[in-house]
Amino acid sequence: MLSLAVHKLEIRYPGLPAPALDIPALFIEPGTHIALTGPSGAGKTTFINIAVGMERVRSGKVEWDGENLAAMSEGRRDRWRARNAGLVMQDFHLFPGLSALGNVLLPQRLSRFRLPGDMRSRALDMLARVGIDRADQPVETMSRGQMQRVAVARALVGRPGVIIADEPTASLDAGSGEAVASLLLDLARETKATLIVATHDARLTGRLDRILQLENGWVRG
Ligand SMILES: Nc1ncnc2c1ncn2[C@@H]1O[C@H](COP(=O)(O)OP(=O)(O)OP(=O)(O)O)[C@@H](O)[C@H]1O
Repeated sequence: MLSLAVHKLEIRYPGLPAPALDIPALFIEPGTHIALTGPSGAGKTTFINIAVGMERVRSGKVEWDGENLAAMSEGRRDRWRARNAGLVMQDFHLFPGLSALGNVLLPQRLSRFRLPGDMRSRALDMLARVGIDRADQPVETMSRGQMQRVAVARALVGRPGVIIADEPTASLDAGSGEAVASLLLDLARETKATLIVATHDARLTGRLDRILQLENGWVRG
C-alpha cells in the first residue's frame, strides 16, 4: 500500500483556457479506497493518467511513498507503473488473439526479466477468483462482463501497491457491475492496496472510504 502526495500540480492543454487540473495539495493515506467523481470534462481521466505516470508533469509533484513521478523520465515512470500500479481501464485494453491467462500474464512477462515460478498458478487462481473458469478461452470471444473480470485479474495478479480503475462498472449490467465492484473492493482489502476508482456509480461510491470530487480541474473532499 502506497500513499499519494500531490503538491502544486497544474496541467494545461493547448487551446484550453483554464488548467485541466489545478491541485495545490492533496494527500491520500496508504490503503484508502477513494472514489473520484465529477462531471464529464472535470479532469478524472487526466488525474488518473498523471497519478500513474502515463502523462508527464511539468509543474508540481506527484509522490507515491516519496517517489516523485514528476522528476522521472518516461522510462522510469513506465518501470514504476509496472512494479507498483494495477490498472483497470474503461475499454479493458485486452489483447485479442491471447487467452484470458495469456492476457493476465502479459504485463508480468513484459515487466520482469523472468516470470516468477508461481506466477502461472497465481494467475489461474486469480482468474478463478474473478469467476473465469475457462482460462484458455480467447478474450475476443468473451462477453463484456467476462472481459472486465479478466482486466481486473490482470491488474491484481502482481499484487500492486495501488489499484486504479477508470469507470470499472460502466458498460456492465447491474449484476455484473455489482460483481466487479465487490471483487475490486475485496481484493484491494486483501492485498492492502490503495484503491482509486473514477466512477459515476452511486452504489460503488457508497462503498468507498472517501470521495474526491473534481470540478473544472479543482479537487474537493
Ligand atoms: N490531450 C489533450 N489535449 C487537449 N485537451 C485535453 C487533452 N486531454 C484532455 N483534455 C481536456 O481536459 C479536460 C479534462 O478532460 P478529462 O478527460 O480528464 O475529463 P473527465 O473528467 O475524465 O471526463 P469524462 O467523464 O467525460 O471522461 C477536458 O476539457 C478535455 O477536453
